[in-house]
Amino acid sequence: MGDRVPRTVGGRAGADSGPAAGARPPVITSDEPGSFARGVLADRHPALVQQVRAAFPYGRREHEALDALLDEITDGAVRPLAPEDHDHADWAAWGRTCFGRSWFEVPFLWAESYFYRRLLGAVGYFGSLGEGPWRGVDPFAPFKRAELRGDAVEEELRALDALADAPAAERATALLHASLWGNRADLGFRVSAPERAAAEDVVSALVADDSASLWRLLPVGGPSTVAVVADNAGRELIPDLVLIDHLLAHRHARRVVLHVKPYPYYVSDAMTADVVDCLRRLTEAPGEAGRIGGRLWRAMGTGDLEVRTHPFFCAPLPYEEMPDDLRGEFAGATLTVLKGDLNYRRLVGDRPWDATTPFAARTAYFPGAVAALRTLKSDVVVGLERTALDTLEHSGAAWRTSGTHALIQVRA
Ligand SMILES: O=P(O)(O)OC[C@@]1(O)O[C@H](CO)[C@@H](O)[C@@H]1O
Repeated sequence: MGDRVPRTVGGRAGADSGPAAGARPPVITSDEPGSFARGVLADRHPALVQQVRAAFPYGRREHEALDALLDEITDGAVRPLAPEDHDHADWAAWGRTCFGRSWFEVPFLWAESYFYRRLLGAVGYFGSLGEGPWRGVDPFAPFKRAELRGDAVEEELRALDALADAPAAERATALLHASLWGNRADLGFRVSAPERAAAEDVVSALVADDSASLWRLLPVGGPSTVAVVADNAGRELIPDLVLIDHLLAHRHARRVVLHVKPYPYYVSDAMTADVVDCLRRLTEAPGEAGRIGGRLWRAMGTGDLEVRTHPFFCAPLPYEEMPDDLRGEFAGATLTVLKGDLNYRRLVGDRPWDATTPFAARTAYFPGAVAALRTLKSDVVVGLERTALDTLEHSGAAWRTSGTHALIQVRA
């Protein structure tokens, strides 16, 4: 995959070199008992292996590979890819400091990313030597499909009818919030924490809200191109697409580029096939949802909406290390909107920052204006006011990881 993805930075995944490394706290690892990161590796990943195994009539070879992966991620040391794997050279560089060590000791973000790569390998997603019956079969597709057909999506689509005649500003705010909170519907998040998923009933709160700056960057009738870096398919991508339709239809953007993953990742992350499934779901719906679907379908045809992908989106690296072609892409956008928790961790760096570190300082390297829309599902957060932080810390709630809180942060 990776001539366009930096390889030379592999060492940094495990070390702390690089520009302005001096003042940075160390990257998060998963070795601290009771930590969020440890729970993901110790509970979520093994549970996911079993869910994927149960979702397909895999053959003996795939079952054996899944058994081996399960052993490795629970008790073993991180093993490299086979030399014949198409992306062996990339991962050899990125994992230089990680192979042979415990999965729990290496950087959390690297371990998660590599786990998904290995899971795909175990179920034959990349085929062997370009062949193989399971090549290209998304192991997470059954979960994504079930969600798209579920009652929650049905209800959310129906709710669009009530919004159709709302004043533009009210509609804009509602759709921005729908896209933001759609990020809570993350299937990976539900694998080992159904009680957290039930937190949907909990009163939710924004810990930072720069939405006024976001709209200021996109005046009606301007020549804006908006890049949206998608996160999850289904219940998140549908409101993302509805928001994109609003940006185009109300002339906040002349063009939108939607960036998706090149292969299945973090369970429910969106790929091109998921965009197509969501567009179909919209176009087949009655009322306003169907009209939105029709407009988006046509926008794809005219180029007003374009879907793109890049290998970097599945690389275990922070955005600070993005390759030049992607940097150029984002530099050409009026605003880049990064959806979700993982994109946030990659944007600000997967480190236990002081939460009052300014968002603008952490994202100063980003080529152009950037907005993060994210529900909080991991420990990393920056850009909070001291008083807000103190209130959250004193609340006793798991506000950083439970998905009950969210943020809209913008660096113009
Ligand atoms: O990027 P997303 O879909 O919002 O969240 C990804 C996520 O579920 O995965 C990680 C744990 O596996 C956490 O960072 C986060 O909770």
